Amino acid sequence: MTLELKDVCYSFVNEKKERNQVVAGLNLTVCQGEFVSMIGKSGTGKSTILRLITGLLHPEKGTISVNGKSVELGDVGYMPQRDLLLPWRTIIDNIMIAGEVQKGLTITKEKARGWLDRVGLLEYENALPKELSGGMRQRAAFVRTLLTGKEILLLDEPFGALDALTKKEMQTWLLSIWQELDQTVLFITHDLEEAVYMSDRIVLLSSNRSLEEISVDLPRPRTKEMQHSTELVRQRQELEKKIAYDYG
Ligand SMILES: Nc1ncnc2c1ncn2[C@@H]1O[C@H](COP(=O)(O)OP(=O)(O)OP(=O)(O)O)[C@@H](O)[C@H]1O
Repeated sequence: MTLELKDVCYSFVNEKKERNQVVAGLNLTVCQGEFVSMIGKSGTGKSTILRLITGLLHPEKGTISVNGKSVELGDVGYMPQRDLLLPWRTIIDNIMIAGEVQKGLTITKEKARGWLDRVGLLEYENALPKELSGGMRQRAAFVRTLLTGKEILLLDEPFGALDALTKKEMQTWLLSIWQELDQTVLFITHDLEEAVYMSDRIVLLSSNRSLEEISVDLPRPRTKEMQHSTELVRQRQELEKKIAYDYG
């Protein structure tokens, strides 16, 4: 599935009717099976772009399409910044929720348990979210997004709140699943090393609403060792220099 944004514009309007143009003439294509990261300082519109793609917000101009068809609410899988697991539901009931709300989607308990097993959470199937660590909750939230069965996944800083070590484990884990399922991923992060390690391409958003695309020059599959490679560090430094203008 290929995701295409053409000349997309979006503004928020406050109570005083002042417009804040957050997205201005955005053009972006994410091809089938590609892993693309969006980076940029806070407020450059990354989360807004994801919400436009989900159909939760509507562009005031331009088009957003999946395989050439205008995108509609429910067409893509979306994992927001906070895990948003329902606190009163067990982990298994949380991850099976798409089967209750999505027309025509059946998620068997067997399938859900199989995924919990794969992410090391099977023994927590009947636990409540509060009984899990941050990393475990993120894994559960990710499985819930996967079980929606969507081929395009939008992930908004999924590892932002995790400690460095857990984060690195989760990165390798996500890459292995992405490789296996051949999904199209648009990923937001503030972590430049993470962006290089995970992505085929990085989209850098600037405060002036312009966009620069950078190809990542690391072979696939990415290995754990690459997380510390000189090549990764070199590419991270190049990115840092590029965004220094916007941060400076
Ligand atoms: N619901 C809203 N109402 C009004 N303004 C909003 C709303 N959501 C976002 N904004 C504004 O839109 C701009 C972009 O916000 P957005 O959350 O998309 O940025 P971001 O790049 O994802 O930031 P961060 O990296 O901090 O998550 C900001 O100026 C923000 O204040």
